[in-house]
Amino acid sequence: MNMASVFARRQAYQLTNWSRKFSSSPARNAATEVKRLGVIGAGQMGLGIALVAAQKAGVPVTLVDNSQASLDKGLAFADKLLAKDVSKSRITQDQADEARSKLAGTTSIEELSNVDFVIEAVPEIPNLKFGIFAKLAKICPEHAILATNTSSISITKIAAATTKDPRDTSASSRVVSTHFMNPVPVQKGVEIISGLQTSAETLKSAVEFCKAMGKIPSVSADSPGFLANRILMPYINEAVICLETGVGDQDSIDAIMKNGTNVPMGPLQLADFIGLDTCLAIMRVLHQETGDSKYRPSVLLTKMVDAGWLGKKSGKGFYDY
Ligand SMILES: NC(=O)c1ccc[n+]([C@@H]2O[C@H](COP(=O)([O-])OP(=O)(O)OC[C@H]3O[C@@H](n4cnc5c(N)ncnc54)[C@H](O)[C@@H]3O)[C@@H](O)[C@H]2O)c1
Repeated sequence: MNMASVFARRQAYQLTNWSRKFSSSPARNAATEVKRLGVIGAGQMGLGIALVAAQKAGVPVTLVDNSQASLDKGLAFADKLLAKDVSKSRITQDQADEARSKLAGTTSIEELSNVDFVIEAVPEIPNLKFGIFAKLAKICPEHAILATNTSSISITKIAAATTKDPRDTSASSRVVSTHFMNPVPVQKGVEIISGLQTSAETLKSAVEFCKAMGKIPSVSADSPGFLANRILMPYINEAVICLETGVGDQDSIDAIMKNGTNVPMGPLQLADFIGLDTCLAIMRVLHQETGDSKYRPSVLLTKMVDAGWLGKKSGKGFYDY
C-alpha cells in the first residue's frame, strides 16, 4: 500500500470516528422504524425514490414539490412506470395499485410533520438545500432522519444549516446522505455518507432503510464528490474536453467508451441523461472545495448549461431528444 492510500484510509477513519465521538449515544443504537417517508422534489430522482420506497419498502410516502406541475408530471410518470411493470408481468395490477395508493403529492412542506424519515431531492443548489434543512429541523418529529440525495454538497454543511447553535446537535446528528443512483428503480447502488455531526444510529437507520428499499449501500466519508462522483464526473468532464478540443467527435467518444469498457452508454450520452446542469454543479464543487485545477469544469459544459441545453430533460444536450 503506498503513502497516498495510507493517508486516504486514515483520513476516512478519522472522519468517521470524530463524527461518532461527537454524536453517538452508546445507550441507543437502534435503527429508526420507518412508518412514513417524506420525499422533497418530484423530479427524476425524487419520484424514483418515492416509487421504490412505496413498492419495495411498502411505506406510505408524502411527496412534496413546490411546483404543482412538477408533482403532476412526476405522479403521471409513476403511473407510466407501474403500467409498464404490469404489462411486462413484473408485477400484478393489484401490486401496482397498492404501490400507487401509497404515494400522496403535496406542495406544502409542512405536511412532513408526521414522517419518520425524509429524503430531499431538490436541485443541486446549496442555499436551496440549506433552507430546506433549516425548515425540516423545525417541521419534522424529533426522531426523524433527515437525508439528502445531494450529488456533491458537503453533508456537514447541510447538517450545520439545521441550527444556529453548533453545540446543539439534536437535528444535525440526524442528517445523513442517501445518494441514490439514476434511474432509481433500476440502479442497485446507493452511497450513504455521514457528515461530521451524523450519529451512528442515523447512519445505521439510513443503511437499514436503503436495504429495505432493495438497494446495496456503500458507506463513504464526507469528502467532495464522495465516491461515485469523485470518480464519474472527472471522466465525463474529460470527455467534454476531448470534444471541445477536437480530439474526437461525440460519436467516437461515446463509441470507444461504450464498446471499449463495456458500459451501457458513453460519457456524453450519460451526461445528457444525468443533466448537464447537475454535472456542472458537481464539477464546480469538486473544483472549489479541493482547489485542484484537475477538476476545472470544461468551458463547453459551462456554455451548454448557459444555453439551457441541459440534456434529455430539456430536449437538447450533446444529442437531441
Ligand atoms: N440526475 C441524476 O442523475 C442524479 C443522480 C444522483 C443524485 N442527484 C441529485 O438529486 C437531486 C435532484 O436531482 P434531479 O435530477 O431529480 O433534479 P430535477 O430537476 O429532476 O428535480 C428537482 C425537483 O425539485 C423541485 N423543487 C425545486 N425547488 C423546490 C423546493 N423549494 N421545494 C420542493 N421542491 C422543489 C423541482 O420542481 C423539481 O421537480 C440533486 O441534488 C442532484 O444532484 C441527481
